[in-house]
Amino acid sequence: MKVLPLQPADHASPEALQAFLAQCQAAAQRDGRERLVSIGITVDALDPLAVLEAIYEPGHPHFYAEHPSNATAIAGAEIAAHFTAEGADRFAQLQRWTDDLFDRTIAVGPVDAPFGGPHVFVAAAFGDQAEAGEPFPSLTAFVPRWQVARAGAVTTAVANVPVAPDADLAALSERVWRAHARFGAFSIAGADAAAPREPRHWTRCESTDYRSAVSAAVERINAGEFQKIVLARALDLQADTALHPLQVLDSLRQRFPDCFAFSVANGKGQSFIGASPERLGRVSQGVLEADVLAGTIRRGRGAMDDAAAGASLMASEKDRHEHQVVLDSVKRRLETLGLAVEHATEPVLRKLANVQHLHTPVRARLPEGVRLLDAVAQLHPTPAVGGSPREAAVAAIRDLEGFPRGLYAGAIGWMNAKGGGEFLVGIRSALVEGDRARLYSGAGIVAGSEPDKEFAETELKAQALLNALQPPQ
Ligand SMILES: C=C(O[C@H]1C=CC=C(C(=O)O)[C@@H]1O)C(=O)O
Repeated sequence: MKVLPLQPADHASPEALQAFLAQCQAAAQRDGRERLVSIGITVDALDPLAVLEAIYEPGHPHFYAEHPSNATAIAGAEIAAHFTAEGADRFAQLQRWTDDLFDRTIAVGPVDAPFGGPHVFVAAAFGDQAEAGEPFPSLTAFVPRWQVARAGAVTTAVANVPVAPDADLAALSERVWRAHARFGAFSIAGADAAAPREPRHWTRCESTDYRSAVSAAVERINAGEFQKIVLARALDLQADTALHPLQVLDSLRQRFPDCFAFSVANGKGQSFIGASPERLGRVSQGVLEADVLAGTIRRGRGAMDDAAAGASLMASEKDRHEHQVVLDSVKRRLETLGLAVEHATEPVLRKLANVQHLHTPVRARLPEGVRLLDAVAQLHPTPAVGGSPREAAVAAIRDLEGFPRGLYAGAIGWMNAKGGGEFLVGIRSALVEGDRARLYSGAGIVAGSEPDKEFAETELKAQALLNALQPPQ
């Protein structure tokens, strides 16, 4: 990426902007390759989710990811550059596309501020081939036309615009000018805060029998086909009023401040949203961090009961085994890339509003030439959502579960031009469209797993989403 030492705010006139775009167009004309021009500014503090909700259009693709406890949030919508891929090498294809794109990107503004420059947003489904009729391809990536992000006290707004050798510069500069004017002084009206919010009613339908699937999986584990498999349920809800995916997301982020709240919209009315506790991988300044999260128990009724539940999870041989399978696989896969993985010897308890998990954070410095997407391609799907051995378990999931996973348990994240980025695992999630939602909820199955207990665990996980689908009272 070429970064020009211009501060858009210092040359703030439509004429100056058009003159700058003309320079970018001259570069595009010299080699016949379109440029992506990324113009960032620092703006007054904004809540990116409020901005996204204020300008939400079901017909516009968007991406949103927030970690409330870390005070980071990034939103982007509409498309400046777009890519889709299928197949086992989809992350490698994405790497090539991203390299080429950033190679012909010209950026100005606070690119070194957190979330300052252009970002590529990625939604990779659980599987590498989408089934017919699925709302998202196996991998979608895009650079948005506009992006608003917050990191601590700093809010940035970025307008991205493709400049072709024959682009109409007046129209482009007008569009960027309007976007900056809008985000530079964004005003959010009070919406319908006073409107009565009746509880929603819905019909609930589940077309498969989870307990039977668990029993069948345990038999296959006992027969030696695989050691661990993660099986999910899909709960279909039809509400009596339309659901607003970003309002549901607002409830989720408030209830789960320590999780990644996310929304990916395909621009055709379907949004995949959730609050995931699991980071697949984050790279900042050449260091990779990932979460090993597996093994679950309920929260207690009162501090004593909660501590007792946590202690029994820590002591549960079945859950420790389930956790160890994930840790071993994550280490093995990262070691094939030459990473020296560091982690504590014992997991810790990670307490969320509805459940507690066994958690082992891992970190490693990336060797020269190894990048975030290499790690993502190795790690996804970890046995926290797939199974072990990976191939045998993943091959059995579709058949045992009885529905396509789509983005559930997929890899969702963002990347910048400096090699940094972050991917979360798309669990604790739902596909929302109009007045319908499909909720996904899974659990790891190992030898000795009991169908009723696994069912109860998926109920607990799904309940958080069910609560968030109700309007705030
Ligand atoms: C697959 C899910 O959770 C995974 C992540 C953490 C703990 C899990 C467990 O204990 O089974 C699952 O492996 C899900 O929530 O749908």
